[in-house]
Amino acid sequence: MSDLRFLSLEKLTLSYGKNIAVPEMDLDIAKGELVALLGPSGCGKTTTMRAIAGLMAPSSGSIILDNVDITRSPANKRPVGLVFQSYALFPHLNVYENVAFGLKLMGVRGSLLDETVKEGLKTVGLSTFATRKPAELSGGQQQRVSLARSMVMEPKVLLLDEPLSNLDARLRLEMRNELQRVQKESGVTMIFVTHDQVEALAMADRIIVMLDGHIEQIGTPEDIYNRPISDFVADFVGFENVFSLNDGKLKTANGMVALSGDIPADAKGLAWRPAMVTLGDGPFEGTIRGTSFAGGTREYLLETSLGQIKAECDASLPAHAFGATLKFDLPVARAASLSRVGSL
Ligand SMILES: Nc1ncnc2c1ncn2[C@@H]1O[C@H](COP(=O)(O)OP(=O)(O)OP(=O)(O)O)[C@@H](O)[C@H]1O
Repeated sequence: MSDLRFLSLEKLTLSYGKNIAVPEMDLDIAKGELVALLGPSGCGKTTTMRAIAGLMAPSSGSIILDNVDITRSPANKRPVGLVFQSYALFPHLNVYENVAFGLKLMGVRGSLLDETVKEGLKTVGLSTFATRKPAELSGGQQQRVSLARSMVMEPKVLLLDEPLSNLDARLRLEMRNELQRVQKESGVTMIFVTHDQVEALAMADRIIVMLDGHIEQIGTPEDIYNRPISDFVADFVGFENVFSLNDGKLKTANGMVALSGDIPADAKGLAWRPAMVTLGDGPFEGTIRGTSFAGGTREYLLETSLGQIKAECDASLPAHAFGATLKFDLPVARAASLSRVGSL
């Protein structure tokens, strides 16, 4: 075993009756990694987590954790923790008792129990909240209790299913940092599910992008953000102008269009973020059909012979009027080169 294959899914197939939700997934997760499972609704994120947690039996394949085959181990015998989006705290128990609950079930008693619970509360910054009931806590604090409750069990892997989705925007940012801090300080291997690319990019060491039950791309946030390999990933992470290539030409709504610049030989498509489109100059022309101001930038929706193009420029530049015509370019040198297209 190497620490790079601390958790391995080997040809894991997960089905609901006759419907295969995840076919033959292979995945290796390293010890101490913070990994995001990212993808749209229905792509199989929760199903994968449930299988790792032991809440559903795979139809075939194996799950290996720290050199032990846990494929058929019952959920309560797996060294795997689970934090849900609904915090699932016991309302009648206070914070201390909620965190102590699982430890007590394991037979931990006395000063060891007390020290472990206090340490868990300290880890998530809730030492002074021990005697409060869940109803007397904010959503973020309840999520921290839920995290502490899992962490004190010292799981080898901690799974978090949409951990931040019930929190408002400000708390979500706070909890992002908090989760990252707890993960880095404890070194526990964590996998969290999200459909929010910003959250995945901000928190994860590595992102697994899923689509229709399979892994579309695995990479660091930088890889995924800057070097999406497919039209689906490009679109998902904000490349709003995505095109297939045919014979080195862009396939557009109005036929094939040649671009100047060297297109990589193996590229099957090209994609540009709005900010990568050159505005005010270039061989193409578009009519402004929408503008939106986003603080530092202003985005234009252009109707063009290539179809709709989204372009962005510095908001400090004078605004162009709705209906005005603008020249633009799609510079090949700035585009992300896609090695797979067809999923959009
Ligand atoms: N209990 C179930 N019975 C039958 N099919 C299911 C069941 N749960 C999920 N599925 C199907 O399995 C596939 C994967 O679902 P899953 O819940 O894993 O997706 P997800 O990526 O977690 O989505 P979401 O972000 O909406 O939670 C979907 O096609 C879904 O319809």
